[in-house]
Amino acid sequence: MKSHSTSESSEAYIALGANLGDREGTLMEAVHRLHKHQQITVLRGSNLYETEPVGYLDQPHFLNMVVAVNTDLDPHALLKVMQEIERELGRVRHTHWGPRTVDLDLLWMEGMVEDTLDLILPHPRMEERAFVLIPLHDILPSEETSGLHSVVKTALERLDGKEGIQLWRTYNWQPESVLSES
Ligand SMILES: Nc1ncnc2c1ncn2[C@@H]1O[C@H](COP(=O)(O)OP(=O)(O)OP(=O)(O)O)[C@@H](O)[C@H]1O
Ligand SMILES: Nc1nc2c(c(=O)[nH]1)N=C(CO)CN2
Repeated sequence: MKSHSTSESSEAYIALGANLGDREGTLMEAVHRLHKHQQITVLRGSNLYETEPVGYLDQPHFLNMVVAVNTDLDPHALLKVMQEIERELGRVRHTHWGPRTVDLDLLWMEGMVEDTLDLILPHPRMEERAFVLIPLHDILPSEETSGLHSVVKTALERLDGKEGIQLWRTYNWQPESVLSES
């Protein structure tokens, strides 16, 4: 049983990206590890998209996805868990915005605004990245509860289009199947 109760917990959105090795396997393992954490429940997972690299162009295509989680961790503690998962999965990265085994970015967390050296929330580059907005849009709740809907909708309208973003695999998060494997 997870220890957190819904009254104290917050919803958060995490973007995942990988462009080295077994990209799909690594993303699935990262989602699995988030969900296995005692204080994190993965609620929803987006489809997987194959995306052209943004920023540093001379690198392989990425697979990108976004998950929604529920957690009673504070944002800094959640980021630490995410960075631990990156390390465990052997993140290799030599170039800023360059290739990596797996990258986890904390996009947004209910009611949280942060501007510290190690954490900025909402994620400062989220609104300009189609590889984040398109999977994020997949898993927004159908009703606007938080303001995130309008941020994502406005940002998607501002984008030039969905070039460079291809649906790679439809994905339906099944927590039971993950739990029964562990
Ligand atoms: N919302 C956030 N999510 C993840 N990391 C963040 C966030 N805000 C600040 N950081 C800090 O950013 C630092 C660099 O992160 P990282 O190496 O993943 O950057 P990057 O993936 O190369 O680029 P980008 O930040 O543009 O995605 C991390 O050490 C982390 O402390
Ligand atoms: N398509 C794509 N491009 C990127 C990505 C990413 O996840 N997908 N991550 C980056 C640094 O966070 C830089 N560029």
